[in-house]
Amino acid sequence: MSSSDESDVQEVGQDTQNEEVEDEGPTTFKELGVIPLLCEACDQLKWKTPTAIQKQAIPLALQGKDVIGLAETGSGKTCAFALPILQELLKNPQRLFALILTPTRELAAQIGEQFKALGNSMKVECALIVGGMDMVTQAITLAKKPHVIIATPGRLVDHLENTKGFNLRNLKFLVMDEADRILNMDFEPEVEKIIKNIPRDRRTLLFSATMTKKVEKLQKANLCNPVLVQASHKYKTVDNLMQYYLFIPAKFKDCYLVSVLNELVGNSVMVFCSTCQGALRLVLMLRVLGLKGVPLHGQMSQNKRFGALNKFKSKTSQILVSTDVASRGLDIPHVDVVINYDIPTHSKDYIHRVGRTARAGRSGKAITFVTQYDVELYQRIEHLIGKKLPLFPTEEQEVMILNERVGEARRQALKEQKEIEDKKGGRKRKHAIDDADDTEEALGVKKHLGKKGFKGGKKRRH
Ligand SMILES: Nc1ncnc2c1ncn2[C@@H]1O[C@H](COP(=O)(O)OP(=O)(O)OP(=O)(O)O)[C@@H](O)[C@H]1O
Repeated sequence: MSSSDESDVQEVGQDTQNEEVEDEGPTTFKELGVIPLLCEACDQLKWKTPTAIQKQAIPLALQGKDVIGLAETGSGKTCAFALPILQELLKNPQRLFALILTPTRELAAQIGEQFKALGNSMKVECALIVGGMDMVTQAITLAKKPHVIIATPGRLVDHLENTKGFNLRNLKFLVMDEADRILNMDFEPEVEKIIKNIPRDRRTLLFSATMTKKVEKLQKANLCNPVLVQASHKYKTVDNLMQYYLFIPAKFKDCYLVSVLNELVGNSVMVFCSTCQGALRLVLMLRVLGLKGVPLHGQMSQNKRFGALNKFKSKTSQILVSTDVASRGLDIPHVDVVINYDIPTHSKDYIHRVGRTARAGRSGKAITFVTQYDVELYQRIEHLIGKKLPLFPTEEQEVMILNERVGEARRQALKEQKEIEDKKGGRKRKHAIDDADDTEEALGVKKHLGKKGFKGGKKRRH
């Protein structure tokens, strides 16, 4: 979706009100109208002051308004919708009270954790209804009628259509987190079905760091006199994020990646690729070179996806190589650096990807590889974020010294990738990729590590 194909979000519906936000001094959650029980929960999470988006959105949601919340990555949007929902739930206890739609399974799990943390003392029951997990187990969970459902759209529709006795006819709250993504064409049929299956008389909250400006798309969410709150200038990346680009010939991308990662040893790094195969190839190549990473992409089984993410979260692995499945919403505070190995095709994805670092006031760094083929896409990104980025400093001669070694590792990785796929033979290629994801043993990588371990380079702290 290019920025040019959209009208302005502030034009949404004649009745949309626009709350321009000034972040005015310290306010407490209590001053926002949050009840003591939930203020205590915030206190336990060490949240002393509400963030700008929380200051704006929480009172409006508590007044019963539909809200469109637009605020930069890592600014606490989850709490901005979770607190009003929990407070209303406490006031009017009811099963199947709220539905949170998110585009990815990992994000759903993370939101579930935040609901549990905030609603711990009120014993809120949450259910995670996401693809890649057992339908029957989920049906049993739904039969117990949880208070809050956090779902990916496809799997929820599956249950609405096939799980006997399950319906959302009394739902009170609908949230679309990463709303522009949910309202995107990819989820169109699912969202249509969901909207048809929930009451018109409900409250709707849309949140994202980037919002669709298309009136028709927003109308799909069926909002009622929504108030738009913007806690920062549109599409602003956070101030404490240092952003760079690196202009390099496409054929030396791997070489530069290895060089940059060597400099970053000791940091937690997310590397973004455009394809599942690409992500796997990079992980295999990096492992040959002694740089241990885990992949995360849509062709892995859900258990392996969660497994890879947990390894990265627990710092067992310091490099996560992923597709855009990890670009939105994931809150991993210790991410120091984001590398766009492949430039994002949709410029808004840039904002979400680099937003995986420099969260909640921390600092971070983002480096975007730009090849001779990516110049136009890169210019669109600069236009969207409204600034020109500096060049990431590298020593070309030093990088090129790695070329031969990296080329050998790349060949080895491609061979292993092919071997894995061939070995699986009759099985679908998709599963072959899945099986290969994060099991070092299966890859025969350890032997390469032993023989040709390749680490070192200067340490650059961030
Ligand atoms: N009031 C607060 N004070 C301090 N930290 C907070 C506060 N509210 C939320 N946080 C923390 O900020 C981090 C980011 O929050 P969250 O994941 O909700 O961001 P987000 O705005 O949804 O980001 P994204 O656009 O990337 O999805 C989390 O670790 C959360 O615990």
